[in-house]
Amino acid sequence: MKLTIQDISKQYKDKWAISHFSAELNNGVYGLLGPNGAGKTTLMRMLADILQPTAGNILLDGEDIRTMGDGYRDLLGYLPQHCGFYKQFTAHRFLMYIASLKGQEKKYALAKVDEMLHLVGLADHANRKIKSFSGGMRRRLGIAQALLNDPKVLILDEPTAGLDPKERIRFRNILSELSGDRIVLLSTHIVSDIEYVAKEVLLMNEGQLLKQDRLVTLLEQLKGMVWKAMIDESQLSSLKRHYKVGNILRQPSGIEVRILSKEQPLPSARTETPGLEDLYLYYFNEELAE
Ligand SMILES: Nc1ncnc2c1ncn2[C@@H]1O[C@H](COP(=O)(O)OP(=O)(O)OP(=O)(O)O)[C@@H](O)[C@H]1O
Repeated sequence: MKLTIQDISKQYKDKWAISHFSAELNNGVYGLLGPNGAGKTTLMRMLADILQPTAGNILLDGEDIRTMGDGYRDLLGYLPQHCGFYKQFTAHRFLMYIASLKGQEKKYALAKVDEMLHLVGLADHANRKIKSFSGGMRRRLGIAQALLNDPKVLILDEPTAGLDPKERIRFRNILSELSGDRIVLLSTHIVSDIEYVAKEVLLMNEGQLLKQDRLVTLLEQLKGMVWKAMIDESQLSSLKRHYKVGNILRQPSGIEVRILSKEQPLPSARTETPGLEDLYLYYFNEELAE
């Protein structure tokens, strides 16, 4: 499968939330990373065909998704940022309801709902009302409904929001369990969510695509620019004024800091292997952008 985003723009009144965004996604997991307001939700809603672009087209295997209509929705799984639930429903009833909306036969739906509840670890809670679920459980139920029709295009808007670290690991495992013949695009603020699962990362800001590449390639560019140093409290504010300072770890012997800089920031600083978190700091911080 190939999803082609062809020069799309989206205007809300006087605000261009997306401008001239083009990308091509093939089978595999893609991570969409960007700060608040970058336009991730707007982009995903257009990919889910619930919002029309002001300009541009989205094609699946060369066919415009607008002309595909229901044919596209049959292939699509979408987890919105805020998933509306019928809180009086049990998890099982909710999924059966979504399955019927997706036109599934009851016998098939019963088996599929059962499979999904197991996949997201909610099988033991199938008959509990959604109103008694935690935020993380609701998110997992949202992931289950998006997967019900075995989608070939899966759009997940902040799938791990509200999940605790254990649930996040479970989510990563779910993603890697999904077979490879589908396109998965997930947005997140949490860099570790995509660090291990994404085949490519799309970095976006202010409605535009800054970069799309394999993570290793993006990280290559930061080689020699990520430093670690031990400092004391009095050095911290001056360091922050001159450099982009990432992780700050207070230890009994001093403060361990991660610094992004083209030159060695302190004589004691040693280079570190760049990670996705460094990349995020690099692209979304104006001082460091090239
Ligand atoms: N319905 C709307 N009307 C007007 N402006 C909007 C609307 N929806 C979004 N915007 C604006 O468009 C821009 C992109 O918003 P969007 O929600 O797509 O970003 P985002 O990257 O998903 O952010 P977040 O991570 O905070 O959800 C923001 O400036 C936002 O304020």
